Amino acid sequence: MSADDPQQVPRAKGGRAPDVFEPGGWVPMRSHSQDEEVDFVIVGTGAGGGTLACKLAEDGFSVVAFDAGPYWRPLEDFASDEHHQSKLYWTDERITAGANPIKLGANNSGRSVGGSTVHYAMVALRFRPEWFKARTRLGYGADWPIDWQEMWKYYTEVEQALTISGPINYPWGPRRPRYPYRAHPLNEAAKLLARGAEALGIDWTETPIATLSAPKGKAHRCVYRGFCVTGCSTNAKQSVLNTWLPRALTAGAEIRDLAMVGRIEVDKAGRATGVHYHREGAWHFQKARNVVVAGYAIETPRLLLNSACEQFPDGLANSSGLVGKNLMVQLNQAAWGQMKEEVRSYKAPPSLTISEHWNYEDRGKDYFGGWAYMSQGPLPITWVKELAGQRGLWGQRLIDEMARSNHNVGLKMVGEVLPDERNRVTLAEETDRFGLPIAKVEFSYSDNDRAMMKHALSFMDDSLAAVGATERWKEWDDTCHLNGTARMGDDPKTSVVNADGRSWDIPNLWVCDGSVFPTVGGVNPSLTIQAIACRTADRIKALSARGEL
Ligand SMILES: Cc1cc2nc3c(=O)[nH]c(=O)nc-3n(C[C@H](O)[C@H](O)[C@H](O)COP(=O)(O)OP(=O)(O)OC[C@H]3O[C@@H](n4cnc5c(N)ncnc54)[C@H](O)[C@@H]3O)c2cc1C
Repeated sequence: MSADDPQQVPRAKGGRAPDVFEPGGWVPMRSHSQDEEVDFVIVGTGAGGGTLACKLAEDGFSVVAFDAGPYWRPLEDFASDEHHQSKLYWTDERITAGANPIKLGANNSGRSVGGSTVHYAMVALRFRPEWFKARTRLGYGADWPIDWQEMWKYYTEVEQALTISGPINYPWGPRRPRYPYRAHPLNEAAKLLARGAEALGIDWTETPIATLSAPKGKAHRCVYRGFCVTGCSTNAKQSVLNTWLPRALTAGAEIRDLAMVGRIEVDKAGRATGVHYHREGAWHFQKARNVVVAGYAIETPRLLLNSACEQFPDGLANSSGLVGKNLMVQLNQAAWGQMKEEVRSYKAPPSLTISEHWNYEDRGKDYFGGWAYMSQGPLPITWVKELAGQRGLWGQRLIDEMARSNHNVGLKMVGEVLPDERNRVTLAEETDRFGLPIAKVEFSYSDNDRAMMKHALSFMDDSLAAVGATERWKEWDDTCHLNGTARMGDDPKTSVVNADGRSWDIPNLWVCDGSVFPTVGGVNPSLTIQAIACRTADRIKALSARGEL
């Protein structure tokens, strides 16, 4: 794995797909020699890395973005088959530990150009403003080094770029500009959430969602097949793959797919010089003036820790000792029931209505933090696994339950878990096929998490009861959306990077993904990750203009 490795050959074209679909046509990809010291190498092309690659390239920087996963062409490569589409998930071995080891794979991280957004559920929500100062304003967690007013501007930029379909007036939080596209029509599952919320006297609305409710360029509107979380094969889904990345290529960025970065090189002066990556059976080295890590909340700390060297024996950017610590999941518990009439909840995107009531209402809680809940639409394999795994159904009972699954209705929460240093990512002794130590992921619920779960499950169950659902049951054990293992802050002693995502220890090493979250809030994170990436790009441009890069 050295820069002098005789096997390294500059590639004429990066990736299996040297060009990529975009609504307006096909764009050729530029390629860079490995000996060219590019301005930015970015590790990971998901919500954080893909967005940043686009913005930096549009600002005129030379960019090579690496991803361990393939560059899919959804129209050709995706099938309406849950099993087949598991090719989108990061399923390499990891060790999970703690009192409540978390399930990894489908529900947590992707391995594709476009990252986890290729199979995400497209829910596009802004943080509650107070969460950016959670410690000062709400008394828990940590303050972010960024203000909500600044983030509001970047949220708007992302909503426009993703052509979010959403309601005319969003009921919670400060006013926001109108969503670019109208909301989608509601399916039966979404209407049942709405009826239940009204019966309980709280607000609901159409979920702002990143799939097209009307055509955009050559892209068709959503056709409501419901295969969103297995990768949308029609390109109606607005993922990083078909929004930011075509723009990135147009602006001259190179995406090098199927390339696993194993180590960041640092010189004697303590500056990053590039990355070692494995591609087509050999290790190669790409020179860079700056390195950005954007590999998701597990792979980001893993890479920083695996890059330990003489100058930084505890891993890169780790003088605070916080790399890998404060891992936050989100609570993803659900309430289910049976309706007399058919619901067919899998028709259309899974979450078409939402209530953020308990994100904005602090009264009546015996815990800190917020949660939202949404309508659900599990596909058959996901549903059969829930019934077998969570309810222990098997044999004829399982067959009978599946036979009436068209009557099933469910509500799922996205709930805020507080940062806790004991929840963390470290390196295991075991290694992967590249010889790299794998990640060990430890997680345990706190009393605060359990109190929130209890409240949310009881409230969602009441909502189902209010619409006449019978045979109701609660799914107690599910988590989603990992964040927080390289937190941003104002103080090098208590954070890994500053507000710009720049590491305190190595000035040309940056982090730009969900790892930088100091707290996680009660909404799905991808809009915030992309907004932070847009802000990071603006800050880099400003720093560069002042000669401070
Ligand atoms: C099933 C599912 C549904 C979801 N639904 C929603 C939703 O509705 N709304 C929402 O806001 N969020 C949702 N999310 C979460 C959202 O997708 C993630 O929070 C977000 O994509 C994380 O962004 P990221 O940049 O941190 O990482 P990712 O988007 O996961 O990107 C990381 C990329 O880095 C690559 N990588 C990692 N390590 C290396 C390495 N060493 N070398 C090369 N490449 C590397 C990976 O292959 C991956 O492609 C969902 C996630 C899943 C899994």
